This record gives sequence, structure tokens and C-alpha cells, in this order.
Amino acid sequence: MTEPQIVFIGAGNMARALISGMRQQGIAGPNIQVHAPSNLHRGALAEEFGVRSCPAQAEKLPENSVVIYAAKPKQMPAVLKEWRDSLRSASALFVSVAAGISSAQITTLLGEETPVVRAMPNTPAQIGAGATSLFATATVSANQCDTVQQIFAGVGKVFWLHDEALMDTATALAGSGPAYVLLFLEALEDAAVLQGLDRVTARALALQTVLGTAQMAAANSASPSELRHQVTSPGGTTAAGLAVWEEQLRPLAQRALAAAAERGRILSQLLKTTA
Ligand SMILES: NC(=O)C1=CN([C@@H]2O[C@H](COP(=O)(O)OP(=O)(O)OC[C@H]3O[C@@H](n4cnc5c(N)ncnc54)[C@H](OP(=O)(O)O)[C@@H]3O)[C@@H](O)[C@H]2O)C=CC1
Ligand SMILES: O=C(O)[C@@H]1CCC=N1
Repeated sequence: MTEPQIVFIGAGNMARALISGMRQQGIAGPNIQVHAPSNLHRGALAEEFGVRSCPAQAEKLPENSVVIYAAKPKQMPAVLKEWRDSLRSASALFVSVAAGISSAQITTLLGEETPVVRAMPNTPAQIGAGATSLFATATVSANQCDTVQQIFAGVGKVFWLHDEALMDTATALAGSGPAYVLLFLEALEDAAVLQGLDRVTARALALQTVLGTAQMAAANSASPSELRHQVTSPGGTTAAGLAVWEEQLRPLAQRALAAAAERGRILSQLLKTTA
């Protein structure tokens, strides 16, 4: 099977993370093209990864291209109006990473027959450690599902969802998740510095603790709760620290994921697909 041309609409943070991972996966630079209004980000991608840098305007695409929408959710109606005909004439598979925007909204813009996959990757894709949730509409063929699986499996782990409504939860958990983990790292570092540890050591200790724990949990069949109990000596230091975390962490996690998922639904409601 010939490799499909992968066409990015948008050259920002998410496009960069995916392209970086794809290049490490061995996808050739010229097999990836990136469209954006300014040369700022797409020019840098062309220089760094050897991809084709193209203006935002739609162009004729090779048959069976895979088009990845990686511009902002609210820009979708205007952008898809521009691209609709090129997508149709290439029988392109359309993959959207836009938070919140439903497949029904996309097919309203592109036509019912357009095969659409919603993908929610995250930025660790740039080092091949991403987590991507995928949802395919009924018009996506088994071969097209395989193609999408291959693309995203090359930049991390892939999870197919069968209920589109849960894409907002996947977004709240994994799409936004790297920011929560980074905030947690910042908070641990700051707290250790407050106790007198120098910043360089505090950052390195926090980072290695989170990294090592995630790797240990991934390598172990025991649940996170079981592994946590292995750290926690009765009456010891961990129990004292955990008592403080337990006061607030679970309700906070629930509120944070609820707020993020709700924002996804609002982004969807704000979109005027009739524009
Ligand atoms: N950042 C993340 O962690 C994740 C983001 N996403 C989704 O990815 C999408 C992009 O987010 P992110 O990368 O963070 O955003 P950025 O702001 O970093 O990038 C947006 C890109 O869209 C480009 N753009 C603007 N207008 C057009 C147009 N008319 N045609 C083509 N490209 C255009 C911009 O061009 P220019 O370079 O000229 O400014 C820019 O390259 C969003 O839909 C978001 O929901 C999904 C998962 C995770
Ligand atoms: O913040 C956002 O809206 C995007 C989607 C998930 C991560 N970043």
C-alpha cells in the first residue's frame, strides 16, 4: 500500500507534536504537508522536519490523502468552506483534533458522505509517548481505521471510543492532562523549595519521582491503589502527606475534569456550522 499524503491544516503546538512523533516513526518529510496562514510556525516545521510548508489556501490533494485539522475549533467553519471541494475530489479522510467539535458538526460542513475521525491526542506525542482517543463515524472504512490507527499508534498509545459523547471526557483527561501533570510538578517543586531545597534539585527530584512512578505503574499489574499502599508505612511520613492530599485531591480531580469537559461542550455550542 502506498503511504497516504498527510495534510495538516494548522501548524501550531499540536501539529508540531504530531509531526515530531511521525518523523521519528519514519514517515518521510515530503509525505507530510502543513498549511497555515503565516510562515512563522509552518516555516519552522519545514526547516526542522523537512515537511512541505504551504499557505492556508486549499489545494488539489493526492487521492486518499489524510487531512488532519489542527487549527482552532472556532475557525473550523471558515476553514472547511475553503477545503471542502479539495477534500471531496481527493476522497480524503478527514481527521479532526479540535476539542469539542462533533462529527455531526463536521459532516454538516463537509457533507454526510465524508469519512470523519475525531482524534484527541496530547503533546507527549512529540516523543512517541502520546495518548490518543479516536472515534470514527459510520462512513469510515476498515482500511481507513487501520490508517488512522497506524498514524497515531506511531506517536503513542491509541484508544478507540464507541460513544462520541465520551470524547469530551477523553479530552478533559488526556488532551488537557499533560498540563495538570506539569502543574503538579511545579507545585511539588515550589513546595520543596519553600522547605529550603535548591530549585535545580527540587525540580529534578519531582520530575524523576513522577516519571519513575508512572513507569513503575505501567510496568506493574498491581493497581495504583495497591502500589500506593506499598509506599505507605503505618504511622509514617507518606501517611502524613497522603492525609493532606486526600482532603481535597479527589473532589478537585472531579471538578477539573467536569470543567474541562463542559468547556468542550461549550466550544461545540459556540460553533456556527451554518456560517
Ligand atoms: N495543544 C494541545 O495540547 C492540544 C490541542 N488540540 C487541538 O488542536 C488544535 C490546535 O491547537 P494548538 O495547536 O494548541 O493551537 P495553536 O494556536 O498552537 O495553532 C493553531 C494553528 O492554526 C493555524 N491557523 C489559523 N488559521 C488557519 C487557517 N485559516 N488555515 C490553516 N491554519 C490556520 C495557525 O496558523 P499560524 O501558524 O499562522 O498562526 C496555527 O498554526 C485545536 O483544535 C485544539 O483543540 C487537541 C489536543 C491537544
Ligand atoms: O486546551 C485546549 O482546548 C486543547 C484541547 C486539549 C488540550 N489543549
